[in-house]
Amino acid sequence: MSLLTVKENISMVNNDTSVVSAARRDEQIVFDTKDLNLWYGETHALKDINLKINEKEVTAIIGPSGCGKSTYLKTLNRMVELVPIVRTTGEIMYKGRSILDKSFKVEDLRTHVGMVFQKPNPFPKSIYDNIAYGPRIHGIRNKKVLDEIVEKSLRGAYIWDEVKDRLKENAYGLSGGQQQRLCIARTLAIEPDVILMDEPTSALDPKSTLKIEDLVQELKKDYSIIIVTHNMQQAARISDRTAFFLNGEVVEFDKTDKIFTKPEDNRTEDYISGRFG
Ligand SMILES: Nc1ncnc2c1ncn2[C@@H]1O[C@H](COP(=O)(O)OP(=O)(O)OP(=O)(O)O)[C@@H](O)[C@H]1O
Repeated sequence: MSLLTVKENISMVNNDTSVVSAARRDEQIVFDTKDLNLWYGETHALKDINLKINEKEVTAIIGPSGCGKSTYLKTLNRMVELVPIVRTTGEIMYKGRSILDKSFKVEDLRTHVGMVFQKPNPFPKSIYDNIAYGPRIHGIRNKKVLDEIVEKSLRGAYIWDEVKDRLKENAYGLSGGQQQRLCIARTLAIEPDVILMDEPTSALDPKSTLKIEDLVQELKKDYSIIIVTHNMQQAARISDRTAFFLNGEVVEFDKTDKIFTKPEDNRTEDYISGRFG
């Protein structure tokens, strides 16, 4: 059912509370993954994935090495297509639109879905130009508008005060933790709905890690965040829901409190208590 149809239904059948509440539930889902399978050549990396990701929540994806976490994340902005041997079946709906359908232009998708990687990867440019890069590609040339976007994005990523007097300096001169917040600011500059984060703190020291974790908590007020992490304390600290992946399957997906206190599946319990992985 498309979002428009959902909204129409709300106004048409607002005397039927069950339909209204079902429609409201649908509106809160940003990604709806249905029976997703993915192969790299012969390797069956994702198996029958069914996940509904809520808007404006932090969703953590945990699981042992090689279980398909990054692959799943990279299907959500279609980065996985860069691997020529990839084949997928099933469906991923982004707010009611099928993203695997080639009529959904990948450039369009990536204006809605930004990504932050494991290692900070600023461009070899000034701090200012790193942030202005995306907006310029989208045709924004007005200096005043760009200045505003740069400041807003850097403030949004809690790094403005540290860099406001050195915007023309090369981004490589920043510390690792600052570079990662700069990369988050660069993502914010394109005003996405969703931010994908692939182990964003694994290359950072504990202090920078905490800053990013605090930032994620702030960002979820405005964005839907999906974060792959090996750090279970981190998943427990910052996420609302957690999906536990194992051998390409989702073993369990639930509220984070539940996953970490009363998991349904023994394999989840074994993993979070450190018995494997
Ligand atoms: N480009 C690729 N070509 C072929 N196989 C791949 C490719 N990328 C990943 N795979 C395989 O797909 C499976 C899932 O890998 P993926 O990187 O998604 O796991 P992961 O859970 O993110 O692992 P890690 O925690 O180590 O990063 C693995 O068997 C991996 O070897």
